[in-house]
Amino acid sequence: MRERAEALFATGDQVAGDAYAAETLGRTLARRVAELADDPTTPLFFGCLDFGPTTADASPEHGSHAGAGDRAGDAADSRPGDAANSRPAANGRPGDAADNPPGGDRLDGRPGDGGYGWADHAGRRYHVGRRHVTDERGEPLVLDWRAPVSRAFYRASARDPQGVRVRRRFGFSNGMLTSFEDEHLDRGEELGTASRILTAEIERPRVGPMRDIVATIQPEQDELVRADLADSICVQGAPGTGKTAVGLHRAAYLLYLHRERLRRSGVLIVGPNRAFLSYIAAVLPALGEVEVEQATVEDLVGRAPARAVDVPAVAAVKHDARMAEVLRRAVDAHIGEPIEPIMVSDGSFRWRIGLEALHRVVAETRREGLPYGIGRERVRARVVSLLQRQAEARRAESPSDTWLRRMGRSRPVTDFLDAVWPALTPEGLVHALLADPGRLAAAADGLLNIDEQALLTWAKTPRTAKTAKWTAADAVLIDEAAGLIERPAGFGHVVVDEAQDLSPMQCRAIARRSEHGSITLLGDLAQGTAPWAATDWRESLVHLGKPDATVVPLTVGFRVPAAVVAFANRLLPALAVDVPPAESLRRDGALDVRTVSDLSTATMAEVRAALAYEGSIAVIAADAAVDGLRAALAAAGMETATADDPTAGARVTVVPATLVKGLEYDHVIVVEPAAIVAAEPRGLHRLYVVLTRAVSRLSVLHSAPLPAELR
Ligand SMILES: Nc1ncnc2c1ncn2[C@@H]1O[C@H](COP(=O)(O)OP(=O)(O)OP(=O)(O)O)[C@@H](O)[C@H]1O
Repeated sequence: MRERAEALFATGDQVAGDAYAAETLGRTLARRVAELADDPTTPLFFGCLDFGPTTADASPEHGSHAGAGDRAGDAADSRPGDAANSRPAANGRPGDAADNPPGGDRLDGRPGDGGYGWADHAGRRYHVGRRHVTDERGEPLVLDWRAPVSRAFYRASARDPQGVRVRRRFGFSNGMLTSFEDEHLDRGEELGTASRILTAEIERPRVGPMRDIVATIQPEQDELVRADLADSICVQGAPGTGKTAVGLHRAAYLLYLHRERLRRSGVLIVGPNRAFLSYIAAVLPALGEVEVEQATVEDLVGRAPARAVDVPAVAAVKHDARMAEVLRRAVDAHIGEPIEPIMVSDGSFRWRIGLEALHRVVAETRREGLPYGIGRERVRARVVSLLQRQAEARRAESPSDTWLRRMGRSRPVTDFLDAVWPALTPEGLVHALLADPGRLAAAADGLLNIDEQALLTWAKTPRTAKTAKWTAADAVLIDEAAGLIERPAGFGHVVVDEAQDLSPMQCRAIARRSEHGSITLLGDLAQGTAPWAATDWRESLVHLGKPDATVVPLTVGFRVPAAVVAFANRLLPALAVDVPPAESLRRDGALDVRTVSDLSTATMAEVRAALAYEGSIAVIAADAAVDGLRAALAAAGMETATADDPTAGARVTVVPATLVKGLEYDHVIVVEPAAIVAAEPRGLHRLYVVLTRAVSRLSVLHSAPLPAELR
């Protein structure tokens, strides 16, 4: 396949008719060559499925489907002879055959083989890998893990073998197959989480950025990954239960199944900060998906860069859901009543539109509830059409387009618009609101009390919106205003990670971008550290515009060893959230909690000891202590990295507690928990995040007493 693609790429310009076609073809072929490039770290396949001789033998309860020949809804199923798979399109995928599959995947997983079509696979053997591989005749050798038939690799069980006789998993290391494990599902064999290949993958020492988990996705994760594009879901999962992994694999899955649609509308991943985004950045490209936008909420709403900081009380009001209504009223207040008729001349005639007609135009447009800026143009269009009607009546012919345009831009019409529906910019609106207590009072009447209004108004008013020093919270307000004035472009699917920290107003910013698409919301209420952190997913989902999304728990932990989970869980009762407890799959791992007299010296010794093991090492401390620890490590000759560059060579990273959310390290050294707790109002939640970053070993060093909850 690679040779063929390279040969096509080399000769592509000779077959294309014109320069544009040659360029498009060249780009497609170049992408194809890049997609097929060898990845020396992964083998071509990681699994194999042997379907039983007849479905009836392998799975009696589904036998009735065997001869039914009902293949409706299986358009994207990969099977021999299936045009979608055996003669792949240039991109090697089954095109968009599965958009609107009649028997599509559903979260609730229907019984029987409806949509799976495993009856047709009887007696066949398939390898499963990261991408489709076909032989020179176009027959499939390896199926993409996302193809419908590959689902059996993740979901078949002894109880429900889905036609599979034997499932084989391959272990691999640096691209070499190192082991395999067979489950004879037809004989009732099933390893589940006892799989040694799964255990080895979970216990593998971590280095560098996050990796994909395609080879070992678990059934409950797969169900979320393969949820329908139309389904919005919210995943509540304890630390390390694979929420981030599920979100990223779902994005890859949806892009595979709905390639064309999502290429047009786009897929967005929202993460908490730069360090997190660079940690996950390589996962989707490794799965062949390079066209996914990854951003923080600040990036999304960042049309005005933050150049100032709000005090917490002010930020709290600005992030409150009531601000949406305040802004809506503030926009609405700009719409006025016509007070005089429009008189306009076209050089030959004078035209007049009376007050009553103008009132009707404004009232009708108001009723339509359009974004304000679009409403303004609608009013203009209606005024012009009234003029057009008069002109037609007088001249018995339609005026030209030029005439219509000229009238629409004429002084009297523009003056009228500026009076009753003045042009507004989002920045201008927020500036006017924060600068003018009277205007704010009118918009906030009955919503914000006097003290809250006082918090919002500027002490020293910037003269114009352009000179204002906006804060991060102002940017969210400006984004809300932009949503009231313009129609924002949206995405086909949005994955939101660490969603528990989103404020209602930030949720609304994401809702505007996913109004016509679906979302995957990932988070853990126990890890909420923002002042406005969610305590109930239902509320977040309402602000996100998806009140009916299913909330699904993930409760199996793949990262944190059981002993460390038990230690961190001592904090849970103090965190005031109702979350299902998780169970760690990891029985190994070490926890060491020690009182030390000198934190810096002890940290140094601990890092040295950790360097004797394989894997990444993180020193996590209260933000204020980070520079000192970095300097001490440097003075001792130890090279350290920062969290936003996981590809850096150094094995030791010093991470401020506020930046470590979502990240993981093999060996974690937590320095002075009491200082981490004391540094912020939701310090205990922060400490819970910090204590759950360790994959293999956690050392806790303290000179001050531990927080009471941990003792
Ligand atoms: N099915 C799996 N097979 C192998 N490894 C897995 C699996 N699921 C998750 N993991 C691994 O477990 C670790 C934790 O996963 P992930 O970061 O997605 O969890 P999370 O729920 O987002 O955690 P947090 O709440 O801390 O952000 C990662 O190293 C991930 O690769």
